[in-house]
Parts: sequence; C-alpha cells; structure tokens
Amino acid sequence: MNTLCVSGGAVLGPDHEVERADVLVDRDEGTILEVGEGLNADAAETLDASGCVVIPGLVNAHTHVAMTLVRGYADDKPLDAWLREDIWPVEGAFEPADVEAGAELGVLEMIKSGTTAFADMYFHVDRIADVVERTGLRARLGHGVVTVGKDEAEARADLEESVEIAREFDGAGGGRIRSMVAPHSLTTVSEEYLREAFSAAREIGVPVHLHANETTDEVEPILEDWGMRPLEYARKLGLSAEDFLAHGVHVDDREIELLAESGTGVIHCPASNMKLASGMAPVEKLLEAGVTVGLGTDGAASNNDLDMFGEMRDAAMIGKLAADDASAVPADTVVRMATAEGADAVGLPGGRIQPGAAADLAVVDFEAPHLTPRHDVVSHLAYAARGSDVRHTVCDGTVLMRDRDVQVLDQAAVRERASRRAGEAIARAHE
Ligand SMILES: N[C@@H](CCSC[C@H]1O[C@@H](n2cnc3c(=O)[nH]cnc32)[C@H](O)[C@@H]1O)C(=O)O
Ligand SMILES: [Zn+2]
Repeated sequence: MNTLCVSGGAVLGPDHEVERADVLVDRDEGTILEVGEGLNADAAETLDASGCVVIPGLVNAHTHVAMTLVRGYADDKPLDAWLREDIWPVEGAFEPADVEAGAELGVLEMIKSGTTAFADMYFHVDRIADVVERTGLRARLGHGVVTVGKDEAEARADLEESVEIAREFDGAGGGRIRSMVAPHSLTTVSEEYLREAFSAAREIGVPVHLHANETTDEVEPILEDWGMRPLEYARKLGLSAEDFLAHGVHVDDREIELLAESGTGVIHCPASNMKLASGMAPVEKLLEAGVTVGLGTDGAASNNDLDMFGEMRDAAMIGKLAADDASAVPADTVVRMATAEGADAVGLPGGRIQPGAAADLAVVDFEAPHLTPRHDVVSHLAYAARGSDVRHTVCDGTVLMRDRDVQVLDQAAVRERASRRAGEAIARAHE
C-alpha cells in the first residue's frame, strides 16, 4: 500500500490524550490507517516527528484569504469606516490575478502555520479554488454577495454569481473543495436576496455562510426594521443546522438558545473582534448552550496574520475576560475549537487523529525553550506555541511542508508577486 508514516513523535488523540505513537496514512485515500507504535517498517514515505507532537491540521473556519494583500494597509479603525473608506475601494481595484496572488500568499502562510483547512468568503473564487487545487489544502469556498447600494440588476447578478460558484465548485479538487452560498451579512444583503440565498443553498445542498451580529451597528437596524433580533430574522429566512455564521459577538440569550436549537455553527474571530473593537463574543455561554463554535482569523487585514495558534490564545484570553472568569474557555476548549469543532462547524473532514479520519496533520516541534518544560501539551498548544513551531504539514495524506520547506509553492516568488500586485492595486485605487 502507498503509505506515509509520521514516526517517532507523540500524538494528540481525539479525547486530547497524548501518547507516544506513529501515524500511518494511506496516501491514495488521504486517510489515517492506524495510530500506534512501530508502524514505519515499510512505509513509502516517512516524516520524522521525534521531539514533536502530531496534532490535527488546524481549521481556519472564517477568513478572506486574499486579504493578505491589504495586511497593514489600513489599521486602527472601526469596522464600518475601515471597510468603506479603506478596504472596499482597494478590493474594487483587484483583478482576478491579484486575488490569486493574495490567495497564494495566504495559503503559504497557512501551510507554514499548520492550517490544513479553511472557509473563505471572497470574489474571483475560481482563482482561489485554483490555488487550493494546486497546493493541496482543503477549503469551503463561497462568493460574497453585497446587494445594498446596488441597482436591481447588479444585486441579482451578484447573488447569481454566488449560487453559480456554489454549484460549480462543490466537490472540486478531488473533493477537497466544498462550496457555500455566502451573503455578506444580514445588513448588506436585502431580505429578498437573503431568502433566495437560503433556498438556493438548500437546493444545491451546501451551507449558507454570513457575517452576523459582529457590531451593534448590525443589530440596531434589524431591530428597527423587523422588530426582532438579527438571528431571529435569520432563522425566519432559513438559517439551519448546516449553516455557519461568523462573529456572533452581540447575541442575546434568546439568540444563543436559538443557535443551540437550530444547530447552526458560530465562528469566533477573537483577534478581529479586538482589533476592530467590535466587542467580546459570549463564547462560554455559547459553549454552555451546546453551540458548535469554530475559530477563524477573519481576513489578514483585521488580525493581522493567519496564525491559528495566535487565535487559540486570543480566544482563551478574551473568553475569560468576557465571562469575567479565569476558568472560562480553557486550553482544551480552544484546541477543540481550532480542530474538531471548526471542521464540524464548516462541514469539512478532519480535526481528529484516529483511524478512518482525514489525514490532515500538523507536526509541532516541542524542542523549543518556550515549550519547555512539557507539563501539559494542550496548555502549550493553546498558550505558548506559535505557527512557526510547525515542522511538517500534511493534508489529505500529502506532505505540503517538510522540515519547514513548503513543497507546493515557491515561497520567494509568492511573496514577490503578492507585494508587487498589492502595491499596484492600491495605486489604481487612488487614481
Ligand atoms: N461581492 C462583494 C464582496 C464580498 S466578499 C467579503 C467581504 O467581506 C469583507 N470583510 C472582511 N472582514 C470583514 C469583517 O470583519 N466584517 C465584515 N466584512 C468583512 C471583505 O473586505 C470582503 O469585501 C462586493 O462586491 O463587495
Ligand atoms: Zn469576515
């Protein structure tokens, strides 16, 4: 059999037990065959994991990967002004090749920091899909729809593009790519088009993904226009178990109950919420209610990186502050949010190291001063490790990074192209 063996390390199991073990992978099927000692006898390929801990590849459950191009371009502003004054004008000047260059840069950064799957809402999605296809990651992709401020024809065309993209790309890249219909938010898409987005998604059999309750500015207008909370409104329009929303910062108790009832996932984006001062999501309450909570970096311009280790740490920290309780959102919980829970929320395989599961792995080098002594591996993963501690990255049974050498992209070329294209797009936006 065509196998890969990740050998000589410790493994973080599905119940977060840490044991000395090898991981044997079927490279053709992209699945884990066995976890145990002494498995590397006749593997076709091996990865040395001595001194390392093998963890499930991390799941970045909400991002806009091509926004790496605007990283550091406009900081220190609230969401609405930041989007309208800075980000949207530059995005308006993006050509398809810019989105491709930004996606390559983002994917490079994700592979280098142990992320193997992501959910992405953007435009020129065909270019993002192409990057995912050739680099070997796993993704759920959708075209973001905005209808406010557009005439009837433009609004319809944007929605139709999202539906078309969802139809075309679900199952692409040998099944590594899944799709979604992605209305931008409950306030930037009108009711009529939101309804259509939900019914089209149900017909295709894919989730709806949208930003919701990110700032109070997204709550007040819905209360005024519809006399109900945003998630009550979303539920009336069709929000269901397969769907997942980003942020969920300003949700009240009734909305939390509603999410638990509907089974809708929430993607917590702590760094973005802090940086844009959007607020503190009630993560502990959501978890207590039984809501599936994943973790996302959001775009690189509101973070400003795509490192899911940083996101775990931020989630634990802000979760404690929000609950006014140091025992809230503990290490074990944020590691779960960045792996199994995130995978479940976005409906992608992965997130667990066990036979039959997707072979999506990050091998973290623990032989570092900041990871010493090793009292508690899960604590280190949540609080002390960084993306740069990842030594090897494997997705779908394929080695994407070996000994920090990314096998699927030319790092220098990706950086050079992204820098040049970002500069040119910003110059065009100012013309
Ligand atoms: N088709 C739309 C684009 C929507 S893509 C998704 C959008 O989400 C934006 N975005 C990034 N971060 C956030 C956030 O935190 N909240 C809301 N929107 C965001 C991002 O800039 C991107 O334009 C159009 O033509 O305008
Ligand atoms: Zn976002």
